[in-house]
Amino acid sequence: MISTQNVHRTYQSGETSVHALKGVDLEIETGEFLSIAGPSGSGKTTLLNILGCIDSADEGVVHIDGTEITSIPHGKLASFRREKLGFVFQSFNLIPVLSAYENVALALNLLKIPEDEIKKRTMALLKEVGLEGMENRRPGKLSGGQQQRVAIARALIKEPAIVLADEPTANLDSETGQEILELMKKMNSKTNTTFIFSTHDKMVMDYARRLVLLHDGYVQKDERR
Ligand SMILES: Nc1ncnc2c1ncn2[C@@H]1O[C@H](COP(=O)(O)OP(=O)(O)OP(=O)(O)O)[C@@H](O)[C@H]1O
Repeated sequence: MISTQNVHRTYQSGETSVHALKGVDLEIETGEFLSIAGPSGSGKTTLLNILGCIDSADEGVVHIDGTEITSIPHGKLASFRREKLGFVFQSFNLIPVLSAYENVALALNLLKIPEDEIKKRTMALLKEVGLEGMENRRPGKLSGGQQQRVAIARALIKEPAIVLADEPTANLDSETGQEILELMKKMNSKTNTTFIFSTHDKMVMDYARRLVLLHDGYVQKDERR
């Protein structure tokens, strides 16, 4: 359902250019729980940004759910992204003045879904991610792990095909990080949403059912467990 063929990306800054991806070929099936791993600078964020339609390849082809993403007209890319993809970030990126409930429900408000359905879906999902009773708290009144739970609910509320998570545990202690990975794994099994997360942490890699190891812009290893 995702395929990349010979994906290259070079960053140009002044006189210097950095060849961040040097021909990445991947086939990712629906429902995979996949980690893109590798040392700092190996190209993980660059690849995730391309899969997330935030950035585009200079060369090569990327298909998501049968659509070649470079063929999507610029004006339609945002709605493609909204419909198909959910995002989780290392620094949670919640809206600080909104409650946990409002942060999650916001994505549905934008889709113009009836109020009672929004409430039902949001409350059920917040319960699912372990935040029952905390719906009215703002991010500042939640721990890092709880904030990441809100972010996972926010990513999943639209029932996207794919959740992309760039270093989702990097700002958490290892025990909380493991709880977040367990939650992602549970939601992956329950919903069959494809999860793709990046990390350079060995413990995080060990949770993946498939490990794609990048090194210096190449896929060095691609193993299923
Ligand atoms: N906007 C940019 N301009 C110039 N070079 C960039 C830019 N973004 C990334 N790079 C370079 O591209 C290479 C790959 O970066 P990328 O952020 O994809 O790696 P990464 O594996 O995610 O690293 P990290 O684990 O440190 O986040 C690095 O050499 C980086 O310095």
